Amino acid sequence: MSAPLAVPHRDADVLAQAAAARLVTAIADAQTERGEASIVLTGGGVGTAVLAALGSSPARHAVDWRRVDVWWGDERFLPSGDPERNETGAREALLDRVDADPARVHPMPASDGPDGGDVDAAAARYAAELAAAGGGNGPVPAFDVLMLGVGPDAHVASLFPGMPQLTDTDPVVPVRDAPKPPPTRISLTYPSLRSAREVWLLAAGEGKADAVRLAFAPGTAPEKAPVVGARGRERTLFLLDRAAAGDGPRAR
Ligand SMILES: O=C1O[C@H](COP(=O)(O)O)[C@@H](O)[C@H](O)[C@H]1O
Repeated sequence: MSAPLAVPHRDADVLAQAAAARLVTAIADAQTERGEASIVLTGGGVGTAVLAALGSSPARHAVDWRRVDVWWGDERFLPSGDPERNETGAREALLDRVDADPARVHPMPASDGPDGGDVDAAAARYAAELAAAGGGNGPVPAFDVLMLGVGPDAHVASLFPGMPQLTDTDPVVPVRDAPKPPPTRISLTYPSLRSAREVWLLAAGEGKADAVRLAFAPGTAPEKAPVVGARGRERTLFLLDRAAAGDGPRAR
């Protein structure tokens, strides 16, 4: 696992633009090296702003979207098209504006999907889809870039402080009673997050400064601040604005 590095930006808008540029470059590099790219999206304020920045930039045409697999790190278990679903925001901000191959866009199941309101079955279905894409090389494919928003409580994906999913080793888990609405969700677990080459943690605003401080404080337990457990195999970046960076996080 890689040690985290902090990359502060002047403000949230510059952060979104810079992360969008980083994302399109990472996709282009992956396609050059391996012929295709695999990315994992997040919801949340900054996560969606990054996708919107890319979706409205001419740079989005620099990659072949037909050769990009798109996954999600977590999802709110709501009906398809619900504005609170991370998928809905990602489609509006980016995926509807590029030539993505529908067969390579892999949203987590919705509560009106094939399993109805059965969140356990829905999580199992996503795990099976990931395993199939992994082609026998592991429970999940080798993600190139996995983005995660960071909550004010230091949660990432739908892994919340003190919740049992933090120690779960299944690749995908159902979440009930999440402290942030909606209570029912689906999330990748640490082993899946850590299988990514690069993990990018996105945070903007003063409200995230405590979470970022905890993330770089030696000895912080993942049970207290789940963000500390999200690490990339090759690189872990905290993409921050100045307000979230607080008095300046250091490499841990
Ligand atoms: O509920 C969620 O929250 C986080 C962070 O959201 P933010 O608006 O505080 O940035 C998000 O990353 C996650 O995907 C989402 O389901």
